[in-house]
Amino acid sequence: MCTARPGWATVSFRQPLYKKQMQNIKVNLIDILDINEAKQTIRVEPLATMGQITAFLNPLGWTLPVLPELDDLTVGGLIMGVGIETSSHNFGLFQHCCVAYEVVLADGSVVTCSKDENSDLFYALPWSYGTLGFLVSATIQIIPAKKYLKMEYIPVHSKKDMVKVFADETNKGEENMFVEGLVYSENSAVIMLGNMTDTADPEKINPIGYFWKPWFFKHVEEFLESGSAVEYIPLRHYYHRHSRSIFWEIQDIIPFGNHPVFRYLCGWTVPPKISLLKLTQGEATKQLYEKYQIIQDMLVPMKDLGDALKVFHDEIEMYPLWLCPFKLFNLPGMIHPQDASDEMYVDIGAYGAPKTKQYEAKRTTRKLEAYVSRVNGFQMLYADTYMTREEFYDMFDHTLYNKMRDELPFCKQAFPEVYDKINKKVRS
Ligand SMILES: Cc1cc2nc3c(=O)[nH]c(=O)nc-3n(C[C@H](O)[C@H](O)[C@H](O)COP(=O)(O)OP(=O)(O)OC[C@H]3O[C@@H](n4cnc5c(N)ncnc54)[C@H](O)[C@@H]3O)c2cc1C
Ligand SMILES: NC(=O)C1=CN([C@@H]2O[C@H](COP(=O)(O)OP(=O)(O)OC[C@H]3O[C@@H](n4cnc5c(N)ncnc54)[C@H](OP(=O)(O)O)[C@@H]3O)[C@@H](O)[C@H]2O)C=CC1
Ligand SMILES: CC(C)=CCC[C@@H](C)[C@H]1CC[C@@]2(C)C3=C(CC[C@]12C)[C@@]1(C)CC[C@H](O)C(C)(C)[C@@H]1CC3
Repeated sequence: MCTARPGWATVSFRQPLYKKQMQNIKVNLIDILDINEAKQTIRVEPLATMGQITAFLNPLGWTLPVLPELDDLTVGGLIMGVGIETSSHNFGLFQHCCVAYEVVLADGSVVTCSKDENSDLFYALPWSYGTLGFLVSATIQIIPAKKYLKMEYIPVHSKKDMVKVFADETNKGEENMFVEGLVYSENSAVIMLGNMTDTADPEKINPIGYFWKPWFFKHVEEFLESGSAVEYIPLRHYYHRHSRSIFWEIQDIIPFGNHPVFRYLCGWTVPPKISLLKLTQGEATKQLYEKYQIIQDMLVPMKDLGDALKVFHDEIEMYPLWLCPFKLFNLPGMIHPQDASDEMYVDIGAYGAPKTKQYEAKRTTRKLEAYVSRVNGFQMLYADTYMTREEFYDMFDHTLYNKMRDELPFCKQAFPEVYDKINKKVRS
């Protein structure tokens, strides 16, 4: 069994072919159920999207601690897969902000789990890609929101500074609520530090989300020339800062999209919905993307960041790269740190056309995967993975997951293994 959500609707790179072979179960649950301000939690159904949740929560003065930035990402997808945002160095991944899940198991029973109740299931669900049961609701922690984000842009012009400033600012913990890096070349990057505030210098308010505003990654690039600066960004504009330019993928889809004439006249017509692009793209576009584009997020320990950037440069030489720190808590489940304590990691996101001559999708991705696995890192699985089953078991700890599959009634008969939903052969 799998959910009946059509492949084109998902914010993943490929269409899942397995949906044609498996029994499709409709889980059309789209609503925000309730908010408990005393307990600081919100209960939502799995198809509630990030855009829908910020629109609901922010006006009430609340927000999610980790709010992945593309509007169409769903709660179900982010829990059963993974969700990350620039506040993850304090709060962990999306799953770490969840307090309880309500799941329908293969035998039809409904189970609630949390860290104190059915805790094995609670820790086994993230990264299980819908192979333990169907999520029907999630209770998520909420935190107070403020009107603006005070954003400090720090340009750096050497690899050493890039790694040092990024790691140092991340390690300051709650002093920086949000930390993000955009790497523009081997030796240049802009590190961004954000903190929420209710008061702002009116001259420095920049509502970056309006359709006539430059794409966010282009705006940030300007600070490399103009030097450090501070801006106040309305909170919701910050959260969805990469939505309008789909990170930087839009420049390959609408190359003139950042031209002021286009922005002022037609800016309101973009971005195209990712689901519309997926639904309408033909076989030729699909193959071109496979051959000429890399779309990968690799999660590596912070201590290996300098080394990892070199590997990315040698293999793909593609910029901008997205840097997003996150704390990996020492908890049971598919991913955990190597030692018995929490560890700081960083997500390196590469989206675009590689510049190296030797780039070849499968060979290069396999090299990156092998490197990431060697340093006890992880690959995000919405993207193409070329790992073999054994390599996949090496990267992700299946101990708790296998235990749950043995224990839960009819689980093994009803659901495939994670690998059988994410490997390249079952996605087109
Ligand atoms: C991603 C996404 C998010 C949405 N978020 C919201 C939201 O926050 N609030 C909201 O009111 N609507 C939401 N909708 C649903 C959309 O607004 C409904 O299609 C609309 O409410 C239908 O109104 P209608 O008068 O055409 O009624 P009909 O389509 O005739 O629907 C009748 C009833 O069924 C419910 N319904 C419609 N579609 C679905 C569905 N797919 N699953 C479960 N129940 C459904 C409606 O809410 C209504 O009560 C969302 C839809 C999607 C795809
Ligand atoms: N900043 C970030 O964190 C970003 C994250 N992403 C990635 O995008 C993906 C999320 O995209 P989205 O479109 O929301 O989700 P998807 O529809 O792609 O779902 C992802 C997985 O979760 C499973 N799943 C979803 N809902 C349920 C449910 N109710 N019960 C059981 N299993 C469920 C799906 O199972 P099935 O196949 O059966 O439908 C699928 O295997 C994640 O993998 C995430 O890592 C992408 C961009 C940014
Ligand atoms: C952890 C983080 C921040 C991940 C961000 C990943 C995004 C950059 C990815 C997620 C979905 C994604 C793979 C997608 C595409 C670009 C990169 C996206 C947006 C596009 C739009 C590229 C063009 C393609 O023809 C097609 C439409 C299939 C995909 C759809 C998904």
